[in-house]
Amino acid sequence: MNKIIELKQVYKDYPQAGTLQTVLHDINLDIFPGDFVAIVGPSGNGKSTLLNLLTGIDHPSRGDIIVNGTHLQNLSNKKLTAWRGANVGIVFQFFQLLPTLSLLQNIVLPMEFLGKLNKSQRKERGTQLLERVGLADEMHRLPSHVSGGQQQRAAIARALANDPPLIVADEPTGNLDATTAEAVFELFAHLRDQGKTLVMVTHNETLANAASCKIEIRSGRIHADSSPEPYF
Ligand SMILES: Nc1ncnc2c1ncn2[C@@H]1O[C@H](COP(=O)(O)OP(=O)(O)OP(=O)(O)O)[C@@H](O)[C@H]1O
Repeated sequence: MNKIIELKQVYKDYPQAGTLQTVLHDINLDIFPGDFVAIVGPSGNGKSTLLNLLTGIDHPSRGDIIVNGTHLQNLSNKKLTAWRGANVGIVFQFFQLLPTLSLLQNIVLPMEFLGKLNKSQRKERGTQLLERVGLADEMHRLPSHVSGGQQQRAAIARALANDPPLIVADEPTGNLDATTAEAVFELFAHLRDQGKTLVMVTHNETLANAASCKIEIRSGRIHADSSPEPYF
């Protein structure tokens, strides 16, 4: 089966205190379409760095990263931004919705950047996505006027705006209480059932165990014997 994410001998160094610190060492990783991968491990061990590399937000110091058939190292920053908009939906711990825009306007924005739908199509799709995550009644509210769980559901709708095959989430339930976290996680599981590939950093052991595969990062290395298998 074709891989949706392939990392080959990936290293990441950061300058720290006048030297280069290697925070990811020789990462080799294959993720298949439909996988639901949880990335776990202690704080400061390289999980977010790994996510940032496979979304092209950051660049590896060495090694190859191929996502959905594209070698990310071949793209300029401008092309990477456009590529990301079409191929990856990103969900953050602190939601990162634009505070002056309504939930619906937040969801419509990535569609505007992609430029494939006209205004009424964007509005219709945004409305449908917000309905899908249970926010039909809140769509015209500002992020600050809804709860954290509702903001995160809106952020998931935003990640789906351009129908990307891959959803990447960095501790998406880290700022939510246990019940709300479970509801948000259910939403991710549902997306996996619809054929999306999900890669999620989480500190929540229960949620990680519910993913189809768990990868543990320790001291910048893949620790456990936990290579993802094709889901379907
Ligand atoms: N832009 C940067 N410049 C320098 N060092 C960085 C940078 N980003 C991350 N680091 C360092 O890289 C290491 C790994 O950080 P990373 O954020 O990937 O860890 P993490 O496992 O996601 O941690 P947490 O669970 O606390 O979010 C840390 O030592 C961190 O200080």
